[in-house]
Amino acid sequence: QFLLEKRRCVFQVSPQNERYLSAGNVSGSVQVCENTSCCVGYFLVIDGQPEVDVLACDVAEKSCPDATCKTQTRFGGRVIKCVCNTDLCNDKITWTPDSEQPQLACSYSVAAVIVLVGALLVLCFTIAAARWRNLFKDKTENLQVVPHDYSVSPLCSCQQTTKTSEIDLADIEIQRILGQGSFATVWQGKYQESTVAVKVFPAGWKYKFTAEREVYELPLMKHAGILHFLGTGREPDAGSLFIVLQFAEYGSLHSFLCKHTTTWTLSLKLCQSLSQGLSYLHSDLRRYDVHKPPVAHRDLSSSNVLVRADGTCALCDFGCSTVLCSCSEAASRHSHTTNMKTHTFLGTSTALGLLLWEIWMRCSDLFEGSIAPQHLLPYESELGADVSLESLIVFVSEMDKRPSIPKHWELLPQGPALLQLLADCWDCDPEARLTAPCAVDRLVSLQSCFSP
Ligand SMILES: Nc1ncnc2c1ncn2[C@@H]1O[C@H](COP(=O)(O)OP(=O)(O)OP(=O)(O)O)[C@@H](O)[C@H]1O
Repeated sequence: QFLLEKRRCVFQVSPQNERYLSAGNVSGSVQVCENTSCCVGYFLVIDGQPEVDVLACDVAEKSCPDATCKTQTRFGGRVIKCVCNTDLCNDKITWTPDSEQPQLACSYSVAAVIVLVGALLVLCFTIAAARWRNLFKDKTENLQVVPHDYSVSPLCSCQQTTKTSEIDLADIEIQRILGQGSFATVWQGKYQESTVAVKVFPAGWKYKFTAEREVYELPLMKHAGILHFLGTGREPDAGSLFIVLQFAEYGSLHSFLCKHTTTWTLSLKLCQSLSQGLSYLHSDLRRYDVHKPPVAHRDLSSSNVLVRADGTCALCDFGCSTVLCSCSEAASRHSHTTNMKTHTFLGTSTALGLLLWEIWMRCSDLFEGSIAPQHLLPYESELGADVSLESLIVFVSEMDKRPSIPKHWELLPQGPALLQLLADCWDCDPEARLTAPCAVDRLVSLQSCFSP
């Protein structure tokens, strides 16, 4: 009798969080869980205080050993999550702003604390040493996310690269700083009569330089949606390494959208060129004996997309990308295509959806009668501006969050198709999400149906 009783959880979700509705029958503020005995609570920390965001039966968590709702912080302390396994346990949390760093209990002896700290230091040192060895050996960090039949570039004997000649720094006239990323400084310069961008990596970030160069040097990488690569070189004195790239007049998509609103036509141009670039990056191409393997960007955000003077987007910043290269027989490679897609491109459709949303939120034609709102990153108001793409994807898929869409879009002629496209990009079922080539097709039909 006891085993057949279903878990009851406190229920409170915003109307957008449909995913939690399907976890069980709701009656008032109580949900009777269908397939889980775990309750979950998500709280946003606002002005230092937790405010309920989601209380429901847990659709993701399979194990919840605690009877009371034990808190863990996420997203740099901006979100609190708790899971528990007793009826109506999920709205009671004990949390203080510093509870994520529990103090050692007073009953520990000083000696025990010293031994513990010492052991932790040795462990950290060993991990750090191993990590540095790996980083400088061959950046194998990406291997974890790649399905077993696919390997990251250096280990993949079948991978070809297009050898480009070294560029001498003396041939470039360096002009001004364009941007400062986490690993490199990007300068504007003149090279062979053209304006170029020169991305300079300090000697210590060689592995980042190598990772990015390897993607640009893959065969058949010339495509309008991918930033044009001109070559690489080394600064003789400082030992810095640099990559010479096409110059994008408007800089990053993020800074473009902060400064400019767009028309419907321009927004479509941005969206189409972006999804075409992504679709090409993901493609597995063979032309005669030349092979371009699929590449997963893995750091797709409006800071890593550039805008050219003609209003088209180009993908850049491939330092975190994974080159998926099968070294086995073609037949076996084929059988792993779905596996590869779901593992490595899982977040990409969501990231693409978020980018399309960012672009359309700055389209004046979608806000007729009023002005387009200031540019905001998706969830910037909830998570801050410096949130990582990984956290964003967890926020979307685990917490079932979606950026808010202006109500009046439903009434616009292009509204239903546009809303469907966004919903399909960030579908809560990863398998159902739109691939980049399908997004390209949808955008083409949006253009043919709804152009002035
Ligand atoms: N080809 C270019 N044309 C114009 N501006 C550019 C170009 N490349 C980079 N920038 C500017 O420099 C900034 C940093 O570049 P990039 O993202 O490649 O560096 P990073 O160190 O890899 O950054 P991240 O912190 O994203 O890893 C971009 O956001 C953009 O503003």
